[in-house]
Amino acid sequence: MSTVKCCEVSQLDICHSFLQWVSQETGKVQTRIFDFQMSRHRALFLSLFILIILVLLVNFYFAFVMNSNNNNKLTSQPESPKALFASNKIFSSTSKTLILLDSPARDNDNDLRNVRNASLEFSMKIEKYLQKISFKYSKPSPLLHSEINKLWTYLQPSVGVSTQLLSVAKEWVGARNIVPAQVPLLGSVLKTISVAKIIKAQNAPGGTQLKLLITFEGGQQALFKPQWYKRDEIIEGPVYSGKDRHNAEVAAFYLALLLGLRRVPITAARKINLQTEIMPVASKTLLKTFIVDGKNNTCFYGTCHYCSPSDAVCGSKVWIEGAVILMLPNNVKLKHFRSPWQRTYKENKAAKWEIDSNFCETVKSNKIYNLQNGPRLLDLIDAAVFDFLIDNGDRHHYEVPGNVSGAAVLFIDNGKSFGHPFQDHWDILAPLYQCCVYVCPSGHSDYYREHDTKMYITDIFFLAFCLFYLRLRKYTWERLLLFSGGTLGAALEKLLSTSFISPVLTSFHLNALNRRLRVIYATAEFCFQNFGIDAVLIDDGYR
Ligand SMILES: Nc1ncnc2c1ncn2[C@@H]1O[C@H](COP(=O)(O)OP(=O)(O)OP(=O)(O)O)[C@@H](O)[C@H]1O
Ligand SMILES: [Mn+2]
Repeated sequence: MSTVKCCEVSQLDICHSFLQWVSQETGKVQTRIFDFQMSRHRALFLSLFILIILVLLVNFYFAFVMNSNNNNKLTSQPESPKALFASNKIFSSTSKTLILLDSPARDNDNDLRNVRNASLEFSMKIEKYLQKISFKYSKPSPLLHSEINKLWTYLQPSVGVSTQLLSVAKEWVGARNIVPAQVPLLGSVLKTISVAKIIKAQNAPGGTQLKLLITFEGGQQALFKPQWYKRDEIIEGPVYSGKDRHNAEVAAFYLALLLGLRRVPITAARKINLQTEIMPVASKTLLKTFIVDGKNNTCFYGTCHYCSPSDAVCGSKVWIEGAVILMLPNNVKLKHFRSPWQRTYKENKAAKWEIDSNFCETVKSNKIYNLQNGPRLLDLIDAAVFDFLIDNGDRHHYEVPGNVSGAAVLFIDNGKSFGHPFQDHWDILAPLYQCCVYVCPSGHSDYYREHDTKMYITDIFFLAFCLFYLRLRKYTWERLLLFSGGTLGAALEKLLSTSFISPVLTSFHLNALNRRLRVIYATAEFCFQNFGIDAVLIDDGYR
């Protein structure tokens, strides 16, 4: 108003141009302020937009990687333990491959915690992959023949029998292998074990089963596990049923050679004359347990947890077949560990690993199983693969050479293997499938994996963290691939033909190996397709 007044009073033109100038300047200032505000907002919007695009891109990328195979979407709804169990019953009876559960179905809800859900859940997922791998993995490897021929040559005695060879074999034992990869003297060592003079026989200390500790001329010691069963006898009941199978100990040694897991003590088959080779050199306590049965067969029952006069093992007249397992040298002090995947050995009580799918997390929280601290967890996964093939569900403890870094889990005691050629216990593979899954501390990332396909932004961060977990040793995997196309049984048969108690396994057991290997392939596929092969396979520098 004052400006208008000014204009009315005098110098209208000046006043007018002054007014014009003022309004122009004000406009300019306003425009500048407006421009400045606009550019700030624009920048803000732009950065927000870029951020969202970035997040979406990363999100899509992970969702794509994690979910690359839409056909393999996992169960969309969580199922109650009861439902899972019921479906398994149908599934077991319709499937060619049996999944055995130690625990029977129960109506009482209070007992549901004892149903082996964790193993069951995985088994059902793996079954889907099993159906799809019929063509994949069906081609025999071109490398197979040369590998079998090489091992077969090693198994031929190349020099004469001598107990000095047993001292040579002692030198083979290292932190990670009991037998080296190149081992031309192996056949001669095995031959020596099968014929060397026994100078002492006693009850073997340790363990619960009947076995003898024998000493050869020259001082080398070995365990003798006698034959209890005929080759074609089928052991019914839970996976750990029955007595030790001597042929299983022999077969496990040869299979370990094939798989490059040379961690089984050197084992040869031997027929022993109880009256001339054992009784004259037996300790007093052992000798007391020798008897002759009604058919004039020489028998003995020894002293051990399960030993009793009513349960003696008998030869055919004086001859008894058995597995001779060379003792590791005295300087190898074994360290004894309880297996995290130990069974309860009670049908109505499940172990934690049988009910908790996240069990591997619990295992990894123990520092000896941390991948950064050494090969132990991957060794247990190797053991699971090996045990699944031989159907050994009895690895309640394991041993490693002490005082050496990076020492391997040894596969000592394979006596409870090869019990039932028509059953597969998928839960023996638990260390493999429980430790390769995407299980993260947040829990809800796991929920994504279990229940559907949606991916949450927060998952990206957890995923990045979780990717450091999963694993199967690359070397083991490559070795398993050598036997694609159903060739494992025949390969083992060829090596076992060199044994002194051939045939060591019936064709049913040999065929079971091919079937079980397919389950391992399917389990690995389950891991690969969920996380990508590079995330699952690991070269930790050990083999
Ligand atoms: N080749 C070997 N070299 C050194 N020690 C061995 C060898 N074989 C077995 N042992 C030792 O003897 C123990 C008993 O052997 P093994 O496990 O074969 O017997 P077992 O009666 O079947 O045992 P368990 O009842 O615990 O299953 C092993 O835990 C190990 O400490
Ligand atoms: Mn045992």
